[in-house]
Amino acid sequence: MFHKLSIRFKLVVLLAGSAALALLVSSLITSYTTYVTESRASLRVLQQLTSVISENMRAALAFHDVHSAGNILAPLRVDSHILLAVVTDDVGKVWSQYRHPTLSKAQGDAMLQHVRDTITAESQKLFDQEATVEHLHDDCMGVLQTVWFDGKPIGVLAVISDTQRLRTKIRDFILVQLSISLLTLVVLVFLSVRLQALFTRPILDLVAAMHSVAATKDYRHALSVQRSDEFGELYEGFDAMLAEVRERDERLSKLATTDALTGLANRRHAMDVLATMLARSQRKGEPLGVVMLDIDFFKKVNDHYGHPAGDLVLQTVARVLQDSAREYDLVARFGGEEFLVICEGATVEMAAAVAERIRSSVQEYRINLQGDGFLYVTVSLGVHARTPSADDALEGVIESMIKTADEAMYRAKESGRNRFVVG
Ligand SMILES: Nc1nc2c(ncn2[C@@H]2O[C@H](COP(=O)(O)OP(=O)(O)OP(=O)(O)O)[C@@H](O)[C@H]2O)c(=O)[nH]1
Repeated sequence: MFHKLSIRFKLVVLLAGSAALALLVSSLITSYTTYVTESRASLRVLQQLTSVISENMRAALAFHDVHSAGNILAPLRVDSHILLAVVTDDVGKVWSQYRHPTLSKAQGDAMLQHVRDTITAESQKLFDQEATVEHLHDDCMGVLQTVWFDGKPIGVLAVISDTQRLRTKIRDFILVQLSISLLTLVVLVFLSVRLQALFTRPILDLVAAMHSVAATKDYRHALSVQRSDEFGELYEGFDAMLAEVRERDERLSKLATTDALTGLANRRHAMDVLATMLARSQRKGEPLGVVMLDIDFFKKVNDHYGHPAGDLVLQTVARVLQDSAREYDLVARFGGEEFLVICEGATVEMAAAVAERIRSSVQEYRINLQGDGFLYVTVSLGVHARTPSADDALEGVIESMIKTADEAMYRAKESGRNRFVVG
């Protein structure tokens, strides 16, 4: 499933997903540390309040002045979050207390009981170590502090407050945090959609280039992109691969169309070119000439000088043919010591002129046998030209033209060689 998704989509999901995860973790950590800090701060405020009240309470408690104790606790009503403030003597008997008006009797009694239990449980801490006791629950928090007189504990003051203020603060903080995170996430998703192109564009370009090369089989279009990162290496590798395939392609096509000994077009390529040129001639209504030629007494060259010398003669004649033919004529080795020259747009006179130029050039050319002296050879040629009519079947025309030129060439042989005959 995952590998079916596009790379663009995967990258956006990866970038946005990582950002969302990072935001979530950082929000959780910040929320937790804020909760811890705010809880400590709230307890510290309650502790300071308890400390002040216990200071004021000392005389009232020392002189068992219940009325004064009540007066000291009474102002607590201005703070709507204080639920219960209670002063007990050192054995837990209640001297005076303040209860928030909204607190039910049952709730107040339960809290009072909790205070008594805490005094019993934490008596060592309260009376021996002179420490305060703090408690934090979900919906309330409390501080218990010993009241001292003359170095002796004479009672305990407990102040219990709700955690409404703390909870509101934390909730507001989380809301702000959540809004910032959401906003950041939206921005990050937007940026991811934009930034993914930095990574996906080069890959997609490569994929497009690969498809285009595969479809057109045209290996010439290198990407030629200058980059110094890994994508640059990928482009370079792709271009190098294309160049290699192109080179191999050209080598193969040359091998398929060229005669290895002479470097001329081979018979198959010559037939292909003849078909193309003939189709063009037919379309344009123009003539096409062919000259078929064969080296005279070539067997004797082989027999007398050996096969390598015969090869040299073939190569030399090929060069002379190439030089004597017109620039746009195709010269091909048709087989053995037989050659074909295709002259596009040539009338029989023009083809005959080409044949005569070839004949005299070959005749005059002194072939250096490289150590075996020098040699002159001649060629016999058959010339034929025609303008194919629109309803001619090209395959038949090709065959007939080659046959006619070939027959003319044999007539040239029969009539004494070193000449051309028009067929
Ligand atoms: N050295 C060499 N000889 C070849 C090659 N291909 C064909 N031949 C030779 O060409 C000779 C052709 O001889 P023939 O067909 O008898 O014709 P010819 O001796 O040229 O006589 P005419 O054509 O009648 O003038 C044969 O000896 C072949 O072995 C080649 O690639 N290299």
